[in-house]
Amino acid sequence: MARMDNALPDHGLAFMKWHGAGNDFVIIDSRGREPVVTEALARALGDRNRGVGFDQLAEIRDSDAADIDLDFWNADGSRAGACGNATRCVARFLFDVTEREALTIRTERGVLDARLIENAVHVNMGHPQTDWREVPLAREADTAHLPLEGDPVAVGMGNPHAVFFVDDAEAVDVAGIGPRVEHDPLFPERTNVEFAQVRGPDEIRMRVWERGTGITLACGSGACATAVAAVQRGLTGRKMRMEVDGGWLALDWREDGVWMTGPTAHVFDAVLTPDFLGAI
Ligand SMILES: N[C@H](CCC[C@H](N)C(=O)O)C(=O)O
Repeated sequence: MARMDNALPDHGLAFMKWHGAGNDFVIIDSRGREPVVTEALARALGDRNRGVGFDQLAEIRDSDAADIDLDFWNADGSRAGACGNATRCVARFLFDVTEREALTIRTERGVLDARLIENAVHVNMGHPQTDWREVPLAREADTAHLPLEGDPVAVGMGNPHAVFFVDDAEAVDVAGIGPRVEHDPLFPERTNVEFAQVRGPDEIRMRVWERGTGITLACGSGACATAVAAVQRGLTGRKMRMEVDGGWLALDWREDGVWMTGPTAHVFDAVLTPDFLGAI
């Protein structure tokens, strides 16, 4: 497949900036070479003052099991097992530079399908995990009703999520509650935190606190987890629109997994200088 000019670190390191419904990504295309992203690089690049800033960093790699492999890092340098909006952006990039209309993308949680249908990118984010060991939780608990104030639902989408249903999403103190839930001992790997207001059987308003990053304008795996939680609670049907701070996502929990679609934007391409890379 065609790729951008992925210059090597000695000469600077090329990257792309993409947005997926306001979720903010740096994407590095490492096909045809050894992977370059380290925890230190992710942390330096993720710092909006020292580096570039992003919600997640995604590195595209050659794959022996799918069209590409894809790895994700949070702004604090930690790894994320899933990132739905970055997966959509990477799929859009690959659809744009190839003639293809279907791709397979291997992430930490397995091989995901991406399709181009009427110029919209659809990604199957896979089956949700509802067993407490898989989320994971630190001890046995009912994932449909976690023993925490606010009665959240725990859902794994390759990464952990705690979904709170609220009357008014705008009124929630996301910056106050989010980090407390992220670090609750019930979540041994910490958790992403969603606040969902059901507006009708096919519409939800959702705000998010992301593990390792903080408040973001959207979270694709969080949108999938929220849809699953809403269906489990009998609050919506399996197909819905979700308004996040950065726009709208569409979710459809089908037999073969949770499908998601929504907007993507290629914002700019740039190169990290050898000076920046040398100082990491
Ligand atoms: N923005 C991402 C999710 C990031 C989740 C990450 N914060 C984690 O540690 O799991 C998405 O679109 O799915």
